[in-house]
Amino acid sequence: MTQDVISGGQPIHAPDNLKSLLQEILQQAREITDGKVADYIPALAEVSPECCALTVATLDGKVTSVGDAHQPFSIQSISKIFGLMLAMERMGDALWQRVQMEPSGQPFNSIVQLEWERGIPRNPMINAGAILVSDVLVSHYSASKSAVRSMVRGLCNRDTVTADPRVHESEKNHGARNAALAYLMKSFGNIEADVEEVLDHYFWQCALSMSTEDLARSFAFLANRGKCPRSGQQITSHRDAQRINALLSTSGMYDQSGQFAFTVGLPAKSGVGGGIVAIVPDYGVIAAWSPPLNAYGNSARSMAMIRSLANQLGLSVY
Ligand SMILES: NC(=O)CC[C@H](N)C(=O)O
Repeated sequence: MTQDVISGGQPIHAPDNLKSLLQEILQQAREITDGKVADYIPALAEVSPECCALTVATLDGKVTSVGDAHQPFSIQSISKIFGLMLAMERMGDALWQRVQMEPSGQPFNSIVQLEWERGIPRNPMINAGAILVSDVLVSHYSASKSAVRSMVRGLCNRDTVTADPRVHESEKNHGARNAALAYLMKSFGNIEADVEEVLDHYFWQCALSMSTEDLARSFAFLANRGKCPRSGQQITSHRDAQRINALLSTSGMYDQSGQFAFTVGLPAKSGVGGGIVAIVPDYGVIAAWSPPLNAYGNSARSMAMIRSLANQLGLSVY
């Protein structure tokens, strides 16, 4: 028995035995031994490479999980979506004068392109772009971290979500490259607030700790034309949800975004904590986590799990 749902006009078969399919995919992913856990800060290097989780949250409210799906982990660059949502709301179209919407084709923390392009980051999904977005938040909110925290807690319906203070501190202590990006943008006049304050916000949001279940619930609005399916609240406009999904499709997986679009075909965002969220418009969200990363900084097992599930259920948006 299968239940038909509609995505982009195409019926998708959501199997009743989703849990056993996820279990099978998780087992296969555990056999992948490629990749290396992020070790640029001790707090990330200590996470077990064995951790593995897969969650699917569908728009009818069902959440199906296997593996370590309740264990919070460092969401890192997945937080770039949260920052962007608030910056889009605050600045409207003026935001796109200060950050572009083009794929970078470069590693997430690359500096070279930023100088060529006179301090205007390629997109909000690479570090330079997210630091620019952090500047917008620090400049527009008296308490930018509280604004992000309360939005995230509301989205995932868990009021204990917080940033890990140890990760936050060590990001600051090992943040020379991100500081270089921020100061370079400041030198071009594209950062308004105090650089240290901007970096503090950026590192703090990277240190948010969430599980795959939290993430799958949080981003359901992106699959539902901007509306949270649980609360019925319009989180972003339909147009902004489409725009965020477009940015995730072209830039969410850094310089592997093309390959991800080709082999999976879903808007997605990864973080160096090993998490990946993928949006299936009009269907739901897939969230995966396993710490070992490939050379692009994307989790090898999380990519494999999402690819396998999307291929088996025919979930590509293309
Ligand atoms: N890709 C990522 O998750 C990068 C986040 C990391 N904290 C950094 O700034 O380098």
